[in-house]
Amino acid sequence: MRIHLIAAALACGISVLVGLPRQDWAILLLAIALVICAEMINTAIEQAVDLASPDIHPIAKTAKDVAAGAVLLAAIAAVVIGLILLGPPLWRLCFE
Ligand SMILES: Nc1ncnc2c1ncn2[C@@H]1O[C@H](COP(=O)(O)OP(=O)(O)OP(=O)(O)O)[C@@H](O)[C@H]1O
Repeated sequence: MRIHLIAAALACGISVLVGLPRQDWAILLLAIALVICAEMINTAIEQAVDLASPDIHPIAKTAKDVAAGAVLLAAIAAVVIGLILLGPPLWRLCFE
């Protein structure tokens, strides 16, 4: 969660720097919210699984792995969205 928040703060800082348009801000904030929501749901599932099944169990493993996979998918999507929105203006700012 700490890493996600640092990445989100970095993306917001760059967005301010490059003067990101309003619609792009909305997409960026949705992507950030998606990752944070996925991380919160993952934590909730981990805690619930540990409470319900403290011992090793294949179903507990599946539940935790699927929840962690959801976070990974959301994080990859957020990185791609960040690159699409911030890549070109950042490139112009640095090299043109
Ligand atoms: N009760 C269990 N039974 C079987 N496998 C488990 C169980 N608990 C955890 N595991 C396996 O061990 C891995 C690590 O479990 P852990 O609870 O540390 O989750 P994590 O994804 O590393 O959590 P965190 O987000 O805190 O880093 C899980 O992804 C799962 O594959």
